[in-house]
Amino acid sequence: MKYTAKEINQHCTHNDVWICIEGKVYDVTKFLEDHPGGQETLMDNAGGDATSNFQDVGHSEDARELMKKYEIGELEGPPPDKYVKRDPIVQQSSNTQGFGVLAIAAVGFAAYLYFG
Ligand code: HEM
Repeated sequence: MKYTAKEINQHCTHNDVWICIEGKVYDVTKFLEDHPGGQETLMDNAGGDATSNFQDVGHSEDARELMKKYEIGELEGPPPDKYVKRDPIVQQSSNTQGFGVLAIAAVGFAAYLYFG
C-alpha cells in the first residue's frame, strides 16, 4: 500500500498511531507500550515524519529488524510534516480558545459595567 502525507496525518491519536520513517509507513499503535524509548517519543511523532528523530537516536539493528513487523506500506509524494497536532493538543487549544472567548466577554462586560 502507498499512503500520502495527508493520510498519515490522520493517524495521530493514542489508539491509532502511524509514523513515517525513511519513506516507509509504520503502524505503531500496538508497539507504543513496548517501545524501549517510551510511548511519548512515538506519540510526539504520531502522524508525522520521524525520519530525523529516529536516526538521531541511533537505533540498533535489532530495532530496525523489529520495525519490519509494524510496516504497513510506503509513502507516496512528499513526506508529512515532522510534527502533527494530536488529539490532546487539539482539544487543549480548543478549550483554551473557548476560555479565551469567555475571558474576553467577561472583560468586556466588566468594562461595560465600569465605564457604562
Ligand atoms: C517503528 C519504529 C520504532 C521502533 C521499532 C523502535 C525500536 C526501538 C528499540 C528496539 C529501542 C531500544 C534501543 C535499540 O535497540 O536501539 C528503542 C529506543 C529508543 N527509541 Fe525507538 N523505535 C521506533 C521509533 C522511534 C521514534 C520515531 C523515536 C523518536 C524519537 C524513537 C526514540 C527512541 C528513544 C529515545 C529510545 C531510547 C534510547 C535509549 O534510551 O538509549 N524511536 N527504540
